[in-house]
Amino acid sequence: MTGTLSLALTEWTGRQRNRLVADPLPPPGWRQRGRVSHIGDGIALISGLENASADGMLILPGGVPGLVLDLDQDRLGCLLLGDGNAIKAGDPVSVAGGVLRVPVGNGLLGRVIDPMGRVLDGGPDPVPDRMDPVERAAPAVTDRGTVAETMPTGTTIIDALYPIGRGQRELIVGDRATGKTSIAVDAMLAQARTNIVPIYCAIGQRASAVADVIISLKMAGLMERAIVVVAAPDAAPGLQWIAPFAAMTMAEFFRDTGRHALLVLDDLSKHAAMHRQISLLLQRPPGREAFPGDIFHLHARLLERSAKLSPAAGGGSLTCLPVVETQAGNLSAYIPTNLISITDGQIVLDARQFQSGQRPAVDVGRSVSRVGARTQPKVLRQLAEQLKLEYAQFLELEAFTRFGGLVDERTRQTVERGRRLRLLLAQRQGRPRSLGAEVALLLAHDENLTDGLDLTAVERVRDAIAAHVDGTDPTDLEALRRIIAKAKDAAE
Ligand SMILES: Nc1ncnc2c1ncn2[C@@H]1O[C@H](COP(=O)(O)OP(=O)(O)OP(=O)(O)O)[C@@H](O)[C@H]1O
Repeated sequence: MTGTLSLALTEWTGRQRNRLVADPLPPPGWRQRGRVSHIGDGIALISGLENASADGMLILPGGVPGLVLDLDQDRLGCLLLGDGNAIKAGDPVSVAGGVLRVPVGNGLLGRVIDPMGRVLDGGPDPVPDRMDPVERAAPAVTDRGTVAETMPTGTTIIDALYPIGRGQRELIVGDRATGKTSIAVDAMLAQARTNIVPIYCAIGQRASAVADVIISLKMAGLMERAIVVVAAPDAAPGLQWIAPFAAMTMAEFFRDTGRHALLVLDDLSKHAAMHRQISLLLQRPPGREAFPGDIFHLHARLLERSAKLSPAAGGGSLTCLPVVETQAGNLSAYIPTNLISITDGQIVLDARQFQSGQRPAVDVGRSVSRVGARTQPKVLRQLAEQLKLEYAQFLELEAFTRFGGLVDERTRQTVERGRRLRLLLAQRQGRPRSLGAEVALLLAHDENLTDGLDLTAVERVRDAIAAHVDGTDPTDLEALRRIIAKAKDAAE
């Protein structure tokens, strides 16, 4: 382990300090060294160690760090945070003391690292500002401020219907390959226009998928002020387990220094599965869907750390977009329901819409943003006010008219207008829109400016508007109308 990456094992958390103060000193003769009694699957069971504490650090042969997860009377359960292949039963183990810490600071910007802060991009070791504990308490209620500033995602349907504020936790949920990562990555790319630091945490994701995210960040010129934390599927289970906590600690540095961070956790289903695997290996009793009972608490205490701080506490913010995968659209499975109840809203992606080519495939009926509405820019709010209802009515009517038969003129017009709206809201991945472009598209819909165009021409107008608006003042509706008219002339 290099200097910058080594664990800072000398300090104690408040919890351990309290324990130390509350407990009598260990009697003389307590054994400082134990032995590995069982090892495998990233877990070690240790016997004979008497002075270890929960969440404390151990050192195993070869300098492999271990995190104590279980304290039993006659054994400890420890998670390996490195390669344990060379370790065997009977090997000695010692208490390192302190808790697990990871590097944080500006030196991490622009880097691809593992959850312990070890470089994965071939560059020199990052120079951190300090080492912070992976497990930290969420900000106290008195230190929290109101979520009052917008955090644009660049995805029009989200910014219009489910606006997200700085400090909010918004879940992205959907079946496999329904565009979850694309929405989260676009939200990071949209920060090219803000001062928010994007942090992407990949948990058990394919290397090619992570490479795509890094390329997108580089192409948007954002990589030098972003951090990518990767726990690969073949990394030690312990690294995948600590990944979201480590990334949260790295993001908190920006929140606590009065700045703003956006953390994407991709994804917590894989993290939950890893927690289940580790818990079963540690012989903890399984509960619903074989997950241990503490999974809710684990994710709640993680996501509670995402917050907007009060001006007195520096005014920084940490917005979090956790991603979770569903099976067959089942939102009531254990992990998705848990996360839905922990977060401040969810963007639900619909597999059927995605397959029919409607992208992003946001399910308008089941998505919600509970705290972001008040942060929505006024100009967008005015145009989006009736949009959700109108879109939902259109989807219902469209399904009805699909069966054929006669429809009255008013229904026909509603369906026609809805089809245009759907096209205006459609968006290719990797092209987050500016606020001006989003306002222009909603304005075009609101004032029926695409009437008379066939649907393919509407798509051309949409792309021309999005391309030409950048930089235009979003509140200058006259200027936006002129751009729309030009785009329309070109499309005809
Ligand atoms: N708006 C979009 N326009 C066009 N293609 C898209 C869009 N969003 C996603 N895709 C494509 O759909 C595929 C799946 O997208 P993505 O990886 O974001 O989904 P996911 O739900 O995160 O997948 P997984 O469950 O595998 O993590 C990718 O090939 C991506 O390029």
